[in-house]
Amino acid sequence: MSSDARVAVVTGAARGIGRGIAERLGRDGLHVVVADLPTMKSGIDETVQAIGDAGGTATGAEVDVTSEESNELVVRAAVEAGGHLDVFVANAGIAQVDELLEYDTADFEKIFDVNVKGVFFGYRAAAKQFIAQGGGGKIIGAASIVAFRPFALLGPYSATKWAVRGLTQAAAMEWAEHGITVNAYGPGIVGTAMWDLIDEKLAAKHGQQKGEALAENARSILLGRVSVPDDVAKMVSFLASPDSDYVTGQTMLVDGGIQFS
Ligand SMILES: NC(=O)C1=CN([C@@H]2O[C@H](COP(=O)(O)OP(=O)(O)OC[C@H]3O[C@@H](n4cnc5c(N)ncnc54)[C@H](O)[C@@H]3O)[C@@H](O)[C@H]2O)C=CC1
Ligand SMILES: CC(=O)C(C)=O
Repeated sequence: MSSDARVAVVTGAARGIGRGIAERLGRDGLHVVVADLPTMKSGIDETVQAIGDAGGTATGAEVDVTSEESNELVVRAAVEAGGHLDVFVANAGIAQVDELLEYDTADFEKIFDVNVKGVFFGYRAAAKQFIAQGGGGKIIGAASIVAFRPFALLGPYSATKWAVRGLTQAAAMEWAEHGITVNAYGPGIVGTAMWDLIDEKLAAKHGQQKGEALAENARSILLGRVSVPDDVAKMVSFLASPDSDYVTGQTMLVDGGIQFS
């Protein structure tokens, strides 16, 4: 790694959209800290390997985003690896499909713990480091199209993504004076393990075959295809780059035209 390389943390980077973002930032020349749960060790290693194979540099790290201390340790790992932190992508998230009347309270708390508290702790750990470094820095969070309009049976999940959108706006307001930009990305339907789970659960609820629920939801995509992680990674690459220096507080939809913002 060159000593002046920019350094990024990506949480939930062992697979899916997080892996796509980590690989893209690696190709952009950033040193990437690939962070995920300890149970995702092989996925972390695969992402680190893929970045290395493409000519970039990366370090693996374990994180549970629901712990503030764990987020702070990952930021420390980034600073140890590259001397400073430049970009923090709070990508980790979980989904749960159920009717509001059936929704288990423990599941409700879990989804808010990971998707909202996890993003809050990540944003705060990054901001503290950016301020200690003298300001500047890019904070980027995972929202969703459902931060603009809920999808059926994804009620509490949708509420977490509205919360990320709100937190992103509030953080942008509070930290602009330190030169920190805070934005979120709002994917539509991305073909990852998360949508495999959503499709399976919706199919079980509606007596559908595998893939039918996904196909039904995908009909509203103007550009005619479900997205891949790299579609989202391109937006994150922009938000992580100096090209986005005059953009803050935004949730950028990357949904193939399902929803106009
Ligand atoms: N797949 C989709 O269609 C969409 C996904 N999103 C959001 O994008 C983000 C990534 O989604 P996908 O890649 O599809 O999901 P995924 O389920 O494939 O990957 C999520 C990653 O987050 C990690 N993770 C979960 N809990 C964690 C925790 N407590 N600490 C650290 N890491 C944790 C998982 O281990 C996994 O590697 C999520 O925030 C999701 O809500 C938003 C809109 C659409
Ligand atoms: C998983 C997710 O956010 C959607 C909209 O599918």
